[in-house]
Amino acid sequence: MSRRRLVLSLGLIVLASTGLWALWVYIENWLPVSHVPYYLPCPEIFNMKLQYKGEKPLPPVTQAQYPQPRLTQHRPTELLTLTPWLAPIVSEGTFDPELLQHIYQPLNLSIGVTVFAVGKYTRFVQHFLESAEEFFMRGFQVHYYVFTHNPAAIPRVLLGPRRLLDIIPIHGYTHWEEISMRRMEAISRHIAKKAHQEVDYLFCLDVDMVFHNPWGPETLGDLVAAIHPGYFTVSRRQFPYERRQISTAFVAENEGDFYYGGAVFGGRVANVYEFTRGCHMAILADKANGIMAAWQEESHLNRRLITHKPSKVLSPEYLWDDRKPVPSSLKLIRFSTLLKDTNWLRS
Ligand SMILES: CC(=O)N[C@H]1[C@@H](OP(=O)(O)OP(=O)(O)OC[C@H]2O[C@@H](n3ccc(=O)[nH]c3=O)[C@H](O)[C@@H]2O)O[C@H](CO)[C@H](O)[C@@H]1O
Ligand SMILES: [Mn+2]
Repeated sequence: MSRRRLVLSLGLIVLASTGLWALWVYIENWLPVSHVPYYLPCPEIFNMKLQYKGEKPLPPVTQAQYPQPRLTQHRPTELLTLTPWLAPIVSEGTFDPELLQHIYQPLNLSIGVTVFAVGKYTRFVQHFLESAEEFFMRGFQVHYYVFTHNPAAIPRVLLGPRRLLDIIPIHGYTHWEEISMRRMEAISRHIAKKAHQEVDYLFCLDVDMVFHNPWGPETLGDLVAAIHPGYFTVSRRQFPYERRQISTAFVAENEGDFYYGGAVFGGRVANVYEFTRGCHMAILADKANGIMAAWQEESHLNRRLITHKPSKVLSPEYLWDDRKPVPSSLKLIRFSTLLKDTNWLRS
């Protein structure tokens, strides 16, 4: 009798625990599931908003005593790839174009280009734009800004998809030096008025030039300058800087990194704004003192780039001169000055 009871109570216990287990499984299915492992001590770190101290802009560089970096420092056939302040020097072989395209394409960037065509220089626009359509920032949204005294003289060039062109009427000065120098003023004004809302990056280029090979996202940076084709093998003492102390573009004998060309500079639109505004102010100060720098705005650009170092430097592949034989250190020419009759053009 007591054995039967024992079996019965055991059976009841088994039945009850099976029922309880089934009930638990059923309830558990309805409970909210947490995928965060229980051993993560504080999942709230994912929601924390950090108050950083804020970015500190670099102060202007005033240290004058350091050795000159030389582009062909190691071997005449191999270009330097980093400046002493650790900015990359871009040339063929230092980057992977496909990888960079892959990284930058999804950002949907808009790249601006300013170009000036005053007087007889309107004749260069067609060739400039056609070659830019073939080689400049392919696959990106590009916004050309053509500044001219004569909008009717600007040819209609067929542009690819996502490529725009604005013609900006400007005052045509009579002296070529004034036309060239006033670019700093016109660019900064146009950035303030419009371009800062339209483009992420802006390149400011000479119009008497042509693209021969791809110019892509490898050139994008905060502040970008190109090494002048005429002075990359010489000592800084021989750079054609402004040497008169009365000019705001004055550069002492022991100063200078590379001699940069006035025909190519650029960067993030905010940086280009500060840069062109700074150069324009220095040009105005010289004017007030009745002086014009040796190479006009190029002298001011070079002065400013000594204290405000470019974050990226383009090798002379990006600013060549068709009159020069191509040295073995340059594997290809991407952008080059056309042969031109300067006296006739500026007359
Ligand atoms: C090799 C050489 O000598 N280079 C100097 C020369 O460059 P460049 O001979 O390259 O100057 P440039 O005649 O191309 O003038 C610069 C740019 O200003 C525009 N423009 C100029 C004149 C004009 O009547 N209409 C017009 O639209 C145009 O976009 C042109 O590309 O002059 C520059 C500006 O001062 C710099 O000093 C350069 O170092
Ligand atoms: Mn030029």
